Amino acid sequence: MPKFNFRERREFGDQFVQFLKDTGREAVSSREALRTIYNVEFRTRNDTKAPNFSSILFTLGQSGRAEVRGDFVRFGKVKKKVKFRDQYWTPRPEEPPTDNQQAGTDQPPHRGRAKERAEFIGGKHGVEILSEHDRGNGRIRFPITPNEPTTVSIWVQNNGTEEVTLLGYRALRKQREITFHDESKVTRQQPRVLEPGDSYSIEARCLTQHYGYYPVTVLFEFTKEQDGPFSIGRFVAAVANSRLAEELGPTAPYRPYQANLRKTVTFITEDGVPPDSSQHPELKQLIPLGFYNYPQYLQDMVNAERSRLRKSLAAELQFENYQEKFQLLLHLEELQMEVDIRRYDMQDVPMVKDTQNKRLLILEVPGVAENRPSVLRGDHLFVTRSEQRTLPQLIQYKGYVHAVELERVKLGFSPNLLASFVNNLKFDVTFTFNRLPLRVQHRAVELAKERNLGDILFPSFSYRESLLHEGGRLKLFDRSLETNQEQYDAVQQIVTGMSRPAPYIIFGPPGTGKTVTVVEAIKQVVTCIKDSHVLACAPSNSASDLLCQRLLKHLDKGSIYRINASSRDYHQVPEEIKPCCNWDDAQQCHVYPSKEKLQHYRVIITTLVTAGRLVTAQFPDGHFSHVFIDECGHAVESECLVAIAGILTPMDRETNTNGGQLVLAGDPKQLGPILRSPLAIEHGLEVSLLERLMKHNSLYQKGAESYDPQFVTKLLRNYRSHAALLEIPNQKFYDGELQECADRLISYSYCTWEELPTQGFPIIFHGVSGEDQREGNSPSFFNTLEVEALVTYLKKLLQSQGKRGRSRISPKEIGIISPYRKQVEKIRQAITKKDGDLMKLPDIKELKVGSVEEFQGQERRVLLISTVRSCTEYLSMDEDFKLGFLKNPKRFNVAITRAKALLIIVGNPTVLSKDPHWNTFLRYCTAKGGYTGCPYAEESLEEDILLEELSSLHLSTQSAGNQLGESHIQQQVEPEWRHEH
Ligand SMILES: Nc1ncnc2c1ncn2[C@@H]1O[C@H](COP(=O)(O)OP(=O)(O)OP(=O)(O)O)[C@@H](O)[C@H]1O
Repeated sequence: MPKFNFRERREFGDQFVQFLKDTGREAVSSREALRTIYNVEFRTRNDTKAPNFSSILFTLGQSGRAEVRGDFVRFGKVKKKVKFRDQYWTPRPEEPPTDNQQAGTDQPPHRGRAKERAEFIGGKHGVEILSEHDRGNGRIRFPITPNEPTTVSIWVQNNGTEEVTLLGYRALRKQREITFHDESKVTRQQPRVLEPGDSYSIEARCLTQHYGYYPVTVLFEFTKEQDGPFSIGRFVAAVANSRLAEELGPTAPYRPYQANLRKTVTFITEDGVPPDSSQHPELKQLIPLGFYNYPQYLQDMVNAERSRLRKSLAAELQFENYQEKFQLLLHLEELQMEVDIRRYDMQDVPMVKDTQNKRLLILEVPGVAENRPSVLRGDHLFVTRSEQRTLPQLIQYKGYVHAVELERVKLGFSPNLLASFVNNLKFDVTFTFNRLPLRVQHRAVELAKERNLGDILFPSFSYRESLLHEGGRLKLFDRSLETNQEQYDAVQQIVTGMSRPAPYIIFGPPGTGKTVTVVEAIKQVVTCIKDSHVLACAPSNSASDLLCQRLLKHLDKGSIYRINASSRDYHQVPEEIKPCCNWDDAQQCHVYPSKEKLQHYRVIITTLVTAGRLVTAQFPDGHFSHVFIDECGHAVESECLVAIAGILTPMDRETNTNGGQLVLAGDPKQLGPILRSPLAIEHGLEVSLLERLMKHNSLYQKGAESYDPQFVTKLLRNYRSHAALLEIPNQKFYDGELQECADRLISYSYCTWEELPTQGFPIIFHGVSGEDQREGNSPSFFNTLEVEALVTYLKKLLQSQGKRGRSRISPKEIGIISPYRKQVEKIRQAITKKDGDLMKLPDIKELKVGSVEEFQGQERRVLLISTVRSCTEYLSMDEDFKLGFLKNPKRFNVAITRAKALLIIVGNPTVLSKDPHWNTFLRYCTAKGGYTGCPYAEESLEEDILLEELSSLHLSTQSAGNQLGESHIQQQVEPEWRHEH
């Protein structure tokens, strides 16, 4: 039987539809009738082999050429339905269903695994394993209390008609807390015969000092006269939960959201009313901004032709394929964004009229305050009436966001909807994302080619021409930089412009003064280079504001202009920079002054995406002589390019002698860009411009001794943390070159804290044998026992104030990082709503709890990390994907480098030790006496034995997130929506 690929099946499908038309039967809509026509007439009409009916129907459905609902099939003029495929989900699209499977119903991806498990736990030859604590699916789970011995019985019962022999039972992994006992001490040498109807009791005894979750997989082994040996497995777990952990437990059983992803979306839309846009902007739009929609075939390729797609992505990035490659990667990213945004959709939510403005409706959106989903003024969403959900045709009302207030948004809908609206009418809500950031990136890569930016993006030389007289020494505004030779040299190099047309790079570990150096260099450029005009950018508003704040210290207010996107909430702009922002009090909105006015400013500061507005305005060639990008490692290359292509003209000895200087600052070892598409990540979109240059361009490589100071400066003095906190990141990421230069009054302030396992070593690694759980339809994990441990430390920190000469620590000096959104939510709940002592503290809300991403660039005197993932049953099978994004070295680096004086990690040492970075850190803490909590000893031999055991049972030991139906949310990140323009 020949195998047909997607395209061939689609062609056969098209031919069949044509065949129906030609024979006057295009109106036939019964699947069975169509199957008969296909098999009896179409398939046999010539000698050509054709695919089976179900597979062509499936393929036509996938390609949007047919709609299949139960027995009903519609070809041709079906209203277009779009099916977005999660790029993390691989349903073996090249294998369509066989004739007896239902076309269009995708098979769950982990059938094989479920079968394996059923085999492992299933009763055999009439033998069953029973317990009063049976939780189904092979699980036996019972509660315990620390320091109180507990015994539960497990019964081996022979319900068969013949005798069987119990040869023994054993735990597949050693567990200190649970031991098993039986009266006859059954072993292979001393087996126990079970007659039909017999049952035999085995006791599980548990004693522990700590709260925790103690799982053990037990194998019961038997033999039977004619059938030979067989075994039955059980997953036994003892759970000691605190009251807080119980209270924070799952509120609803976990229902994976994966199935919903395949929901179809209709596009019959009634437009709404957008907010007033900022009057008539003076800044003319001269370079058009296209839409850059992805071509439809790309979606088909993601769905069904991944290998072909991978081939076209495999080419190495060069200037020649720059535009083509980036545009494809950006399209893939957008396709995954379309999938991911669906998880925020809401059903049956009421809206009410805005009492202040009757033309607006108010919708509560929990999570909007933290950009999940991201909703900004000017964005839109769609709503449909909940009661009409089952109708074949639905009207979607497009609602424009007029305002975002905490957890609610005010929306402008069509007058039609308002006319029939009554308060609390219920709607289903579909969110969308703003395409502007994608569009400006598409245009930027196009312009890169048009403007011939090869010498900036793929630099290979420098003209070595200086803009300053030789020998002159700069007079720095920030004198502290004079004590740091690298910082001083970097400023000097940038001002002389000797790297041009190649960019200049400042990189270095956290807290080494990169931003300070960038700011000083900008001030010097403005002071020393006549007619210079600087564009200073960063990926986020907060980092751009920081540049502005620091520049204002020495530069004249009138020479600096901070341009905010019109969607930015003015209340979030720091007071001190408001005087140089583009806010117009009279119009009550951000404005874009004319190009002529903007040309007067020496420094313009924007986010990278908003720099696209300047590109649209088309400034004269060479107007901007310098572009500085801070936190460059955190942006996608095409995002950085928005602030370069159409802004900066490469240096030219005749036409652009004083300009063309690009300066990039960042740390390639800290978090890279936030991305969603695994295909785009796999093919390079995650590599920032800074990282690409440093990894692949010879000008930026380390020589025998050091980097070439003409192109790159590495900053090495850390002004943030205690030396003990820097030790591992220094070893792992910074070649041991990082030097401790922090103010010891702060960095040593917790060295004598009474809770430290070892005085003088300000790190606590607190082992918790917890359980990771999920609830409702959220794919995110949480671990309530880790919350319990965190709360205990927080109380000690916030209540043991002023002892041993330490000054009182306030909640805002403490941060808690957890990689999982659900855990962040549970920790917040515990602190602000559940724990009586903590919630009483007046300023407890200032204690920041967030993801690693939210802490990038931030620091706290005390930092706690909850790693969440813990052991479950098949440990060895799961561990690869279980660690998920904790395994990402950049995330590890950012997480452990935020603390100034004290770092507390709460996590499962067995799980963490599986990752080389965490393992090194764990060993380091253990060696220095910083480990406490649940007993932990490294396993190695035992692990190998376990793997052998499992393979002898024919249970696959390969981990495969996708096979297990895990979504990327666990494997990668739970990325926030980039919401700043
Ligand atoms: N030469 C110096 N002398 C004293 N303090 C300094 C010096 N350089 C920087 N600092 C201080 O170190 C702190 C960190 O500086 P900065 O924010 O510029 O670091 P960074 O490298 O950009 O950090 P991150 O990677 O976390 O963004 C600031 O408080 C800054 O004032």
